[in-house]
Amino acid sequence: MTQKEKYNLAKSIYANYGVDIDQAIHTLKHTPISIQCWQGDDVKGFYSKEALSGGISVTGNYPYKANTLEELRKDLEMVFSLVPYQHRVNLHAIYLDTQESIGLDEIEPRHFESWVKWAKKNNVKLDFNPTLFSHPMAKSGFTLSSSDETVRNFWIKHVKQSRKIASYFGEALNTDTVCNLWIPDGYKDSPYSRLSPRVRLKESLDDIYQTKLPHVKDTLESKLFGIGAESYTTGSHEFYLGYATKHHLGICLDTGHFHPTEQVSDKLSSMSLFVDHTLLHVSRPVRWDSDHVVTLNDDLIGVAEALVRDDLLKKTSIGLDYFDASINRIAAWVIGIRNTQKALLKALLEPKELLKKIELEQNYTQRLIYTEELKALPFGLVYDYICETEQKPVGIDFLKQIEAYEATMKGKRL
Ligand SMILES: C[C@H](O)[C@H](O)[C@@H](O)C(=O)CO
Ligand SMILES: [Mn+2]
Repeated sequence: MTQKEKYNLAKSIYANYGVDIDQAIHTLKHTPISIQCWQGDDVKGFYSKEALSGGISVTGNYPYKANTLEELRKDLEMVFSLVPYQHRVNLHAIYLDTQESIGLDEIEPRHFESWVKWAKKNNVKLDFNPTLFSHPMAKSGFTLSSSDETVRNFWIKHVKQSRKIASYFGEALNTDTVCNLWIPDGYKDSPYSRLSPRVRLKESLDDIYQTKLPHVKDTLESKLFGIGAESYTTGSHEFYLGYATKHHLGICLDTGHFHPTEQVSDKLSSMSLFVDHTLLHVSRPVRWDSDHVVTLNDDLIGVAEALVRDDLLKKTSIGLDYFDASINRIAAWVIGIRNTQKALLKALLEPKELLKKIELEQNYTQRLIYTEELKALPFGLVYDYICETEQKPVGIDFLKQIEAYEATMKGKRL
């Protein structure tokens, strides 16, 4: 059977449920995923030789990570060739391109010009993140909520400069660039005052966000705990949710940043009523915020369902956030992107209007029968067909291409 014949079969099965496959494909095509550049080099960046810090950790020692900007860009281009549709690339400040010896508080748009040139050439948009970790000024475990004014001011300046870079990206690439702020601040042991660092963080944010910048969507990312900051995190979910709501900023929900039994999928609808914009950091926590490669599990499917069923895609940016150094890094990227697309497609292929009607009529027997039956419908055949029509490898064929690419690195990369 050809891919087209398999697709036609799937189309007739979905038609029985009144699903418009073409509409689903159209929506998927226009739902870009922001690809985390830091998966390519274990969050090392090109700013300094500092070890990764800030309570995050990369495990694994698979060879061939990207050691230069050129290698990282080449790897990303390889990723683009293996996934359907146009996506975005998410940069951290430490991925700047300069020979100058500058402080992180002195970064400017010109240090990222080559990224814009590259993005134009590859027809991708860029997102941005200030980097408040892996730096001597973050050694105390505190940045924007530090009790040391010099430290606070240094990081305030860094985030302000970062927002200017995001604005430059947005204007140059004709998009709204998401500028996401995550800070590692927290205590290993229980603090005496839980309020004081939060007051300082609030004051830092008041300074940073006093001016709105064009082409920028600012988001704030909370966290439950980090390694070495197990007892207290200044930037908790409640803190940022309150701040973002009051100041019309966006929120970033990292799927690894909550209690293991908390469902991020259930937060999206509530937040959509009060928060202007949501960024998702799609990750896979295994017992802790371990940042494993995203698989097509119930959590991911739940997030996609929450976005599609309640029309939240337009208010949401989808980014990936994991860093796995135990397998081929390009495969790690591709697996996560394809799984995120599959979860979205699966949700887009549901008979939405019918299910809404059934629910309004309070026919919960029908609702359960339909939602269970839908789980076994052939969304994978539709995804394969998309890959074929977009001239991307179908099914596991991308493995051969990754292996061939990896073979070219032998003897050239560590
Ligand atoms: C490198 C990322 O910005 C970082 O992972 C952050 O988003 C995070 O999730 C920290 O746990
Ligand atoms: Mn994150």
